[in-house]
Parts: sequence; structure tokens; C-alpha cells
Amino acid sequence: MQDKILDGKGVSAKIKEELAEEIKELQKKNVTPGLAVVLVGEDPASQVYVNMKEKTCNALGIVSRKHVLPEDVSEEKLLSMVDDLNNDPEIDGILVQLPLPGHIDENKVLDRIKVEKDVDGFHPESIGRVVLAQDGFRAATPAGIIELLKRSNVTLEGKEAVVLGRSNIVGKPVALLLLNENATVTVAHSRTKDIAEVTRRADILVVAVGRKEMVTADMVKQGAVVVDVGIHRVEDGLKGDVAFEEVKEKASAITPVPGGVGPMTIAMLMSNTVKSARKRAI
Ligand SMILES: NC(=O)C1=CN([C@@H]2O[C@H](COP(=O)(O)OP(=O)(O)OC[C@H]3O[C@@H](n4cnc5c(N)ncnc54)[C@H](OP(=O)(O)O)[C@@H]3O)[C@@H](O)[C@H]2O)C=CC1
Ligand SMILES: Nc1nc(=O)c2c([nH]1)NC[C@@H]1CN(c3ccc(C(=O)N[C@@H](CCC(=O)O)C(=O)O)cc3)C=[N+]21
Repeated sequence: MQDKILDGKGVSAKIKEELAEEIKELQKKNVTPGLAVVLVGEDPASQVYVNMKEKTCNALGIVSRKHVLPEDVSEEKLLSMVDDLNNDPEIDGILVQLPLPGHIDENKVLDRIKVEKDVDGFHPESIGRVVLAQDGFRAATPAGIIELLKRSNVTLEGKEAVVLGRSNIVGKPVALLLLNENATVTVAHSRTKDIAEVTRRADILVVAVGRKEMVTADMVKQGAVVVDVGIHRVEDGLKGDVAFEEVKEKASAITPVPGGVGPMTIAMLMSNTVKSARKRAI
């Protein structure tokens, strides 16, 4: 079937190669894809992600524009920046890095992004389109998970999929995408009664709980495919939401952290930006 370690880094590199080719074709039509990234405040983790996105844009030939606003910026100012980017013909995609400071209404900001430039896929209309299985932008992390599974020849149709976590940016949308791929989907969360009993049913287990190494071998069915979305910075590197060493002995395939879902997220963000720019080339 597939290698045991699902190689998000390798698959994302392949996707980026494909995108670089397409960007060359777009440039022949005088279209250079443009991504605007808005960062509020100085959260170190957010800075790392934003810099990674910028670097990837540069490597592929996407113009990246970074806008850094102070932590105490008013909601009004942020919204007016979104308006400017919505009206900027050179910008195909707008990403407002989350989380935002507490005094800013996240939903209000995400709602303001023009749906045609919503490369993050967080706008309510983009999410509605996932529910209805209509064309539109898919959130990068959920889309990256499906793309990685497909390109690793993991069959989804008819499988028991369990998603642990129900956030708006990962758990809920990945559950919908798995449903659209004809998996039978269960979503578990902090109020689920017997988590291990539910996760042990999974042929495909997607874990996005934000708790370091919470999923242990006893919670996983022999032969399951395990996708670890979690990112935790520890002294000697990064850890996931899954206890990788013990779970890998039981799984038929598993994503590592780092090198699994993370790089796929960036690749899908780039892919959404190119998809948006393509509309300008017609
Ligand atoms: N690799 C990547 O590209 C990305 C990685 N991440 C990482 O993925 C992880 C999850 O992120 P995100 O979805 O934003 O996290 P959130 O904190 O928004 O959501 C966590 C979810 O897990 C549930 N949960 C928390 N604790 C438990 C528990 N003990 N038992 C069962 N369910 C629980 C919560 O339930 P409830 O709803 O009931 O509170 C919630 O639905 C984080 O580590 C984050 O850093 C995030 C985005 C992208
Ligand atoms: N508007 C918005 N969109 C996002 O997509 C978004 C966001 N806000 N806020 C934060 C989360 C987190 N996220 C990640 C992206 C890449 C890696 C990634 O590339 N990780 C590497 C390791 C990188 C490292 O060394 O830190 C890996 O797992 O191999 C991880 C996490 C996107 N997010």
C-alpha cells in the first residue's frame, strides 16, 4: 500500500514543484500570484509561521506582502487594512494570522475578507461551500490532510474515520472533507464520554486536540492510519498530539511531527493562492 511514515515534507515538495511550473505559465500571461499576510502582535510562534510562508512564496515566485500591526491595533484599523487588500488588484490571497489579540473579534475580521481572496478558507461562505461540497477555498490544514492521504494511496471511501477535536480551523472542516470523500465520520471532543472506545473504532484517526502526546497506543486500532495535526514546542524539538513512538508500532501508517501535516498546510495555502490567481489569467 504505502510507506508507514506518511511523508508530508516530500509530498509538499512535489506539490510546490507542480505549483512553480504553473506559476511560470501564469507569468507568461503577465500574472504573478500575490499573497498578503497580516500579522498582529509579536507572538514568536506566529512570527515563525509567517516567515515560513514568506520564504515559500519567494521560492515559488509568488509575491508575498507582509503587514505587521502592533498588538494594540484597533479592530477598525485591521478591518480597514483588510478592505485595502480586498481592493488591491495585485493581491490574490489574504491571510490574517490567527490567533488575534482578545480585543479583536476574529469572526468579524474573517468575514470581511473577500471570499474570492479567502485562501485560508475561514470565511463563512467558504465553509458553507465545504458543507455543500461546492467548489471554493478549502482551509489549508484540512485540505493538506486529505491531499497527503490521497497521494499516499490511502483509501477513504467506506472507512471509519474518527476526528479527535472540533475546532473551526481543523477538526470540523476535516470531518466534512472526510465525509465528502465518503468516509463514515465520527467527531470526538472534550465532552465525549469514552474517548478511547471511540478512537479505537477508527480506520483513519485524525488527531487535532492540542494536547501533547495525548493519543497513546491503547487508543488506536491495529492497522489504523493515524494523522497527527498537533504541534508542541519542547526543548529538543517538536512533538505532536500523538505518542509517535508507541503508536507507530500499531498503525499501518502515521504522520510524523515535524514533517507531516505542517508542510502540507503551507503547500495548500500556496495552492489556494495560485488557484485564485488563475482566475485573473483568463
Ligand atoms: N500542522 C498544522 O498545520 C496545524 C497545527 N495545529 C495544531 O493542532 C492542534 C489543534 O489545533 P486547533 O484545532 O486549533 O485546537 P483548538 O484548541 O482550537 O481545539 C482543540 C479541540 O480538541 C478538543 N479537546 C481538547 N482537549 C481534549 C481532550 N482532553 N479530550 C478530547 N478532546 C479534547 C477540544 O474540545 P472542545 O471543543 O470540547 O473544547 C477542541 O475541539 C494544536 O496543537 C495546534 O497547534 C493547528 C493548525 C494547523
Ligand atoms: N490564518 C491562519 N492560517 C493558518 O494556516 C494558521 C494560522 N492562522 N495560525 C497558526 C496555524 C498553525 N499553522 C501551521 C503551519 C505550518 C506548520 C509547519 O510547517 N510545521 C512544520 C514545522 C515548522 C517548525 O519547525 O516550527 C512541520 O510540522 O514539519 C505548522 C503549523 C498554520 N496556522
